[in-house]
Amino acid sequence: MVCTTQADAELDTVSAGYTGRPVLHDVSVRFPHGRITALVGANGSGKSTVLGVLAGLLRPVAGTVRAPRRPALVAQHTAVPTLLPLTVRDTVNMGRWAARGGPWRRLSRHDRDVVDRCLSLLGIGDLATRTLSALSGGQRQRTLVAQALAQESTLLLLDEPTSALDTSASAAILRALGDARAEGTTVVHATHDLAQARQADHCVVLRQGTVFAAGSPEAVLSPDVLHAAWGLSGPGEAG
Ligand SMILES: Nc1ncnc2c1ncn2[C@@H]1O[C@H](COP(=O)(O)OP(=O)(O)OP(=O)(O)O)[C@@H](O)[C@H]1O
Repeated sequence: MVCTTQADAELDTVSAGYTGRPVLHDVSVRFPHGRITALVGANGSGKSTVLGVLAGLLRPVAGTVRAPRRPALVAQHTAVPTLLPLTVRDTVNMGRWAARGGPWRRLSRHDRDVVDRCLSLLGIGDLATRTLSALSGGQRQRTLVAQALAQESTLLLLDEPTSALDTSASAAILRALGDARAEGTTVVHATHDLAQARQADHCVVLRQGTVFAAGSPEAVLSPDVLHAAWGLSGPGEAG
């Protein structure tokens, strides 16, 4: 992966997938620096795969990825094991370890301040001593977002971060993403919530592993595009 700073994250003619299952086909797309991009598309269209490629977890079989080093990724909450005997604070502390490149140094005063701020931003300060296994799905999800924010990465990737959350928890996460953007972080989140996607600065619509549309939410989330992107008809044919 090539490291760039103060630049858009970008996939350039990327093809990627899993053993025996190609998913992304020749995908070229930009994620504007310091902006929030919503990634939308039907189930299986490739949103998580795009995030995995941007995060450096999936190596493309072709093409180039340009993204900052050490992006922070919040996976779908169902993908996270809860049997580890970690507290909420331990989990968010791990975000600081990631930021510092390893767990071998004691957390500094600054690290602890960052962790406290992230716990507070997500409204989970009172849960700090609870273990992950004793949390609801939504509380766990907020913890994982707090962990990602604690990394202070310049690229924040989130896979359906509000899917299990009530309205106020969703609002807390969206506020936190807005704060991250205000600090210059590039945010990319996959979502099925079109109202949330409309609040983003930029929107990318995937269809069957290709970029179907990209641009401002107003331009991209038109009824025609949505109709076509969900496979009901081809571009320009929906009506
Ligand atoms: N680990 C894996 N191994 C093999 N195939 C996978 C794996 N993960 C996903 N796939 C397949 O890759 C394709 C794209 O999946 P992906 O998770 O990227 O889609 P998505 O748009 O995020 O879907 P959803 O909205 O359901 O979360 C699907 O056909 C899926 O079955």
